[in-house]
Amino acid sequence: MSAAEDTPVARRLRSVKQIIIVCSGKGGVGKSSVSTQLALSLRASSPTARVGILDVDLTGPSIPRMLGLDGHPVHQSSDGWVPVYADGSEARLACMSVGFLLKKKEDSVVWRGPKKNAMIRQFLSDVRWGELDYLVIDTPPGTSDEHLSLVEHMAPVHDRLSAVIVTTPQAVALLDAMKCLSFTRATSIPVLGLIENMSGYVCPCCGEVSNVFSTGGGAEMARSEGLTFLGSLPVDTELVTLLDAAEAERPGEAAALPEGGSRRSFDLLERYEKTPTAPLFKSIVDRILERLSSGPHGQTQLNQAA
Ligand SMILES: Nc1ncnc2c1ncn2[C@@H]1O[C@H](COP(=O)(O)OP(=O)(O)OP(=O)(O)O)[C@@H](O)[C@H]1O
Ligand code: SF4
Repeated sequence: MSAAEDTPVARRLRSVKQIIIVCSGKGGVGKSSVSTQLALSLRASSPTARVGILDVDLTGPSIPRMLGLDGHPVHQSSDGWVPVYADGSEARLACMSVGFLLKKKEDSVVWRGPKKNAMIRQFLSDVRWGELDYLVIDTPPGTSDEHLSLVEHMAPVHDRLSAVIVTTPQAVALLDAMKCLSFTRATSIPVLGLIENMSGYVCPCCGEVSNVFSTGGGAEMARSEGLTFLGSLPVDTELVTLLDAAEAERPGEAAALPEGGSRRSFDLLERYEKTPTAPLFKSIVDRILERLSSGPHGQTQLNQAA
């Protein structure tokens, strides 16, 4: 590593094998849900997989809620911030978000670019992730200050960086996804593929799929842009119930947990694996692992989490 590459971020992320940025051109398309599902599915891909999820959606952090970690305190150790573990003592699903630093979850972050940039640098250089097979990064919608800061600070680890683009089938979302694609091209971040979310609605009674919006736009965009189409995810009411049902920690319970551990333990992963979307997401993750192993950067050993 040259002196220029030996930055605090490079040193901190030295033991992280793969960094996957999840982005979308448009807000509300389900990017945070997809980031959460990606982290859970990667964690489920092998009993020994170690996964981190970093939420840099500074103005709308939703990962703590989706992982049932709302209101969890972040501990500062002599070696940096300790991430919050969504799987308790297993400590193989680590999370960090600005949401943990807000006094109340309703509080919002109203910061200018330089302060956001400093926060992102601190997230990348100060969190004690330890060894990770995958670090998933949830970003704000569009291509904002946060994206530019991420790319700038992660320049020394660029060879381990890739992106997943999330869209919905509507034309306006696809148009915005194209802007996101332009950003990844301008910054030379390899795109692992595109996911079309909220693609049809599966009736919980009879399983009939209704295409509320048009469908297939994501696959068509992937084809015309030479991207891998990773798959479609329907509107899944069970998933919403799971991810939107933030459960407050019971008083006194945190004290019985290991440092950074959460009450939900592996209950979350087990419940996630029972949702209708989980098997579909497993196929998406299989494609992602295949892409990583054949390598946008020529990596070979990256899906060997087991
Ligand atoms: N496949 C899905 N089925 C059902 N609901 C979904 C699905 N994907 C996302 N949602 C729901 O849609 C809402 C918005 O999702 P999410 O917060 O993930 O979007 P986002 O793109 O990250 O939003 P933002 O632009 O605010 O960052 C959430 O309530 C989430 O539970
Ligand atoms: S798809 Fe069939 S079962 Fe489902 S809500 Fe519609 S009519 Fe009822």
